[in-house]
Amino acid sequence: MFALMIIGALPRMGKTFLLRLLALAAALDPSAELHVYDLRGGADLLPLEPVAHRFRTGDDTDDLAYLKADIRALKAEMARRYKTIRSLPRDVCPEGKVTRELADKRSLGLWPIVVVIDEVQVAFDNDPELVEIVTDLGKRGPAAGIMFLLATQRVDAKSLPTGFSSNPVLRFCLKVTGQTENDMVLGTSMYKVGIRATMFARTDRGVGYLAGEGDEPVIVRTAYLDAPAAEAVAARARAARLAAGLLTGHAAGIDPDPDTSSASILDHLAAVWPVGEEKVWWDDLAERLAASYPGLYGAWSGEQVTAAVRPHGLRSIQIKRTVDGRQLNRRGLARTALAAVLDDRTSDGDYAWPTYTPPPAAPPAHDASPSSPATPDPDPGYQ
Ligand SMILES: Nc1ncnc2c1ncn2[C@@H]1O[C@H](COP(=O)(O)OP(=O)(O)OP(=O)(O)O)[C@@H](O)[C@H]1O
Repeated sequence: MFALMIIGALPRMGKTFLLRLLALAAALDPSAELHVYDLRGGADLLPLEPVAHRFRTGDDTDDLAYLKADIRALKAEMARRYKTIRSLPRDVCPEGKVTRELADKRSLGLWPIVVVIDEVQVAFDNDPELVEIVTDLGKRGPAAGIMFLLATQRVDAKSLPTGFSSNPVLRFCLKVTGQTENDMVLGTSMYKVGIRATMFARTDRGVGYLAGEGDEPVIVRTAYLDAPAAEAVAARARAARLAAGLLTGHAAGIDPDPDTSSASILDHLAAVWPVGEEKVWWDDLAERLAASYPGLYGAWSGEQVTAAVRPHGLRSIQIKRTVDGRQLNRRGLARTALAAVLDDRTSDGDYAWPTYTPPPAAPPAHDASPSSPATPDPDPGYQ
């Protein structure tokens, strides 16, 4: 379960069918959050749309922007998860990794995230930042419960970055034509030792070498599931999610606004800063960020916002407020401090503070989006 998987083959050998099969298996676990991308823009992954938290098919600029915003958000999510993991007592999390038991403790926010990308080379071409983030997520994501299933029909160093190969990984290679492609999918020297996916015939659809499961690579045939069967499985998975209150994101009609600008969290804080307020609690800022940029800050806590801005020199201050007649004293940020950092960043020392635009209406009440921020502590007290 906690593994990166790469699938490579010539076209029409059964890559997409296998991706669909694996994604459907994940979909039947209502706690697994699915992010599904078919960059070829075909119809084979459409049955997954009713259960996918994030979903796109196609390779238009906005499809790629949506994917990138999602991948950036997953990078932040991985950081949040590692922080959570580190905060757990050793007897609960002895190996510093997500386990099935930890994934099932909903309040920890460590449920499985399964990212499926078909024809991944389309996203990687000319986007070194995406390659870097996905490589990092491929390496460190599985231990944090974030798993990638990547398929490509163009097997080369650009579509399967070398960073992947040094890590524990499931590899599935359907028919390929040469030694280089064979070894890129299955691992170095596999061809030399006789593990050759070149020997398969073009009629061997769904048949390939699977490495990473057991000591030696084995030849397996994937279970064949046609589109109507895939739709039936997805319908069952959707019903299970609805029943568990876990239909989220795209499947629940809530999608992120892709944020492809180079704006940083500082610009985003300025954009969501409540008009007329001089000091704001971190938790309120986290809530506002999540509402305005769900794809980037959907699951962030006040503590994460604090940690993210600390490298910019922003420090917490104590802010007293009276709420329902009670005096509350929590940590937050002063507008002047944020303004000073933003001013410093501009050439003329005068940052153009954006006008606050309220986010779109709140999601329907039945949605239990795992991205929604956890109920804040009465007084988190972080620095
Ligand atoms: N396990 C299987 N058993 C028998 N036939 C299969 C199996 N898996 C896939 N096929 C057949 O192979 C055909 C091609 O599969 P698929 O679309 O997954 O290939 P692909 O490698 O993703 O192709 P492309 O690169 O063009 O997207 C399918 O139409 C399907 O009929």
